[in-house]
Amino acid sequence: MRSTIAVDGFRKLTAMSRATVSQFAGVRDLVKYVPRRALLYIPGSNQKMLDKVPNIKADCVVLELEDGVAMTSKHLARQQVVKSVDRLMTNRHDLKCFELGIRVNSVSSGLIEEDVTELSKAEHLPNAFMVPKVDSSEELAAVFDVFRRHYGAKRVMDTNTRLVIWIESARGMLDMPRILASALNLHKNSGFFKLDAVVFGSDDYCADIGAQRSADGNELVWARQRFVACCKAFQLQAIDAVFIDLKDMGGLKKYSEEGHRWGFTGKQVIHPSQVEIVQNAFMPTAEKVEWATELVHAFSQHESQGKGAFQFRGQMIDRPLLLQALNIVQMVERVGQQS
Ligand SMILES: CC(C)(COP(=O)(O)OP(=O)(O)OC[C@H]1O[C@@H](n2cnc3c(N)ncnc32)[C@H](O)[C@@H]1OP(=O)(O)O)[C@@H](O)C(=O)NCCC(=O)NCCSC(=O)C[C@H](O)C(=O)O
Ligand SMILES: [Mg+2]
Repeated sequence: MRSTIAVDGFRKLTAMSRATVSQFAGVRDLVKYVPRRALLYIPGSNQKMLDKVPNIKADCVVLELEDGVAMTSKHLARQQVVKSVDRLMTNRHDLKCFELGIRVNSVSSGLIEEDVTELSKAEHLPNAFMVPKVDSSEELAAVFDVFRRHYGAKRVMDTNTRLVIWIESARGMLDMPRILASALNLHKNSGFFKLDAVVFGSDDYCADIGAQRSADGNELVWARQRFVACCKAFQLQAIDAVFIDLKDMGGLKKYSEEGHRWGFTGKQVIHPSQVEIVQNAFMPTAEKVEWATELVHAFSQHESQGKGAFQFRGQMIDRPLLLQALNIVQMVERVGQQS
């Protein structure tokens, strides 16, 4: 299996690299790197699915209050999610995922206030709060405000809760640089909710621009490529479109591998059967892991001799290549520790 090869490859090289990589902790926050190859939704209204969470091996599990929950079940979903987050976070070391998040409803839905009122009654916070349909920086300010009012800044700050947002409209897509910059500034000023990843809400985006989903996915090419560029400009993880055809595993693999090649860090999944295919697609190959580990080592040696650029396996290497290599090493290190 592709991922196993990559992890094994990494393990052989890890002793040499770990000390070397840690020298670059200032370049990337190595401690907090969260793999999000597969981000799985669990509708909060479905208790049977919520009960499966402890054994789910998706990198990121999203307890869903938004579009996966019918309008008539919002109240039930909030109550079940409150109980689940307490149960799951009490035994967080038994969880198989790297991140447990809760996706609330959007600011524009008018439901977020009630969501956060209920969620703040839980004793525990999730690892991340997740906010869909962010269309403007003003909406983000409203998100910080509602959480600050119900939780108190100290409570959110003390738990180091992360923020993940969804871009799902033409307006959001065009304003992405401003939205992402203001999320990072809001964190700087408030001390809580560090934005860590951005998710492309492709189905809502298609609805917003009036596009129809097709088998070749051409209608999303521009948006997906712009999305990745904007995320990466702010050093944020980019999570690719959901693949809704549950029976088409070949198609899922193809789009996952394409997303990985295009720079996405992971993909949304809606069913447990999609998790492993997506995780494998977003895992670097053994050759890539070896390249990254040796590059990081070589960079360290050259930097200590005062050289910022140098030749490595016939390629010119400088800082951007170091960052790419660190992405790979951090991802495999976390996945290797978990497996
Ligand atoms: C799509 C589903 C409704 C299908 O559910 P179901 O009909 O029950 O499927 P199966 O019979 O194949 O299920 C087999 C077993 O697996 C469990 N299961 C299924 N899905 C999940 C899940 N997501 N989490 C946990 N467990 C799951 C079933 O319970 C069965 O268990 P058992 O009976 O014990 O064998 C369902 O998969 C589902 O609801 N998925 C999530 C849907 C959702 O949340 N959608 C909203 C998010 S997507 C989105 O918003 C994208 C973005 O914002 C955009 O705009 O693009
Ligand atoms: Mg959506």
